[in-house]
Amino acid sequence: MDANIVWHEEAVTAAEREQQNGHPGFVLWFTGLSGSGKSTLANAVDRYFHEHGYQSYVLDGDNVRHGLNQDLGFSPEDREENIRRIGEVAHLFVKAGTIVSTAFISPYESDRAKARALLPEGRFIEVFVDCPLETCEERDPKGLYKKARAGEIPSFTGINAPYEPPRQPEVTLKTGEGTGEENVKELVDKLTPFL
Ligand SMILES: Nc1ncnc2c1ncn2[C@@H]1O[C@H](COP(=O)(O)OS(=O)(=O)O)[C@@H](OP(=O)(O)O)[C@H]1O
Ligand SMILES: Nc1ncnc2c1ncn2[C@@H]1O[C@H](COP(=O)(O)OP(=O)(O)O)[C@@H](O)[C@H]1O
Repeated sequence: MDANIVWHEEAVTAAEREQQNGHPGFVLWFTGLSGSGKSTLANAVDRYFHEHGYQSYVLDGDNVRHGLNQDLGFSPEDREENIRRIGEVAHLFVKAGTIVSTAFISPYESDRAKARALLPEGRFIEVFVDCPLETCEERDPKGLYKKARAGEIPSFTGINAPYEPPRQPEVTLKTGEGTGEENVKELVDKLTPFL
């Protein structure tokens, strides 16, 4: 960073915003394979928050890659930069007093740890969307696994690019069985201490 860039103190503090909103801001960091259910669950829990009067928003991998991160691909370096930017944006949302759900594969433990490190203790809740690769591949909602198996996508997570599962996520949702509704209820129950 340029040495001539000087931080300007914000007039309205995060604590004041949270007091006005009546709840804390925090990140729900969904991570998991493509097709595991990140977007479905992040949007469902966001719907729950919205209907119960919380300030909330979803940052979704596919959508953010249409705009802010449209310059990035799927090399390890680009994924790292993707997650670095999302970590920063999620941090801004938390400072604005919002509950932000991020739905990115975020395959590397080190990148998730850096995103976590930006937030105060307890404000980064890692949600492992735990679904067997075979089930994700059976679902294949966008036909991407089929393309990857056919050799048309060079570095597809789970097929020919790595996914490092979280070692100590705050929440693990098993999405290979049951319904998304059950997972959302389980998640909301686990979030009660944070709300
Ligand atoms: N090579 C490769 N590997 C994985 N995924 C791919 C790839 N190419 C395109 N897609 C589509 O991009 C979505 C993943 O983007 P993310 O930003 O979440 O990925 S990452 O966190 O940077 O790894 C992912 O969306 P989800 O299925 O919602 O996870 C895919 O639709
Ligand atoms: N328990 C579950 N949780 C979430 N999604 C599920 C579940 N069971 C089946 N699905 C289906 O799996 C697919 C997951 O897709 P999506 O949410 O886009 O995953 P991701 O964002 O991880 O790529 C959806 O078609 C969804 O309806």
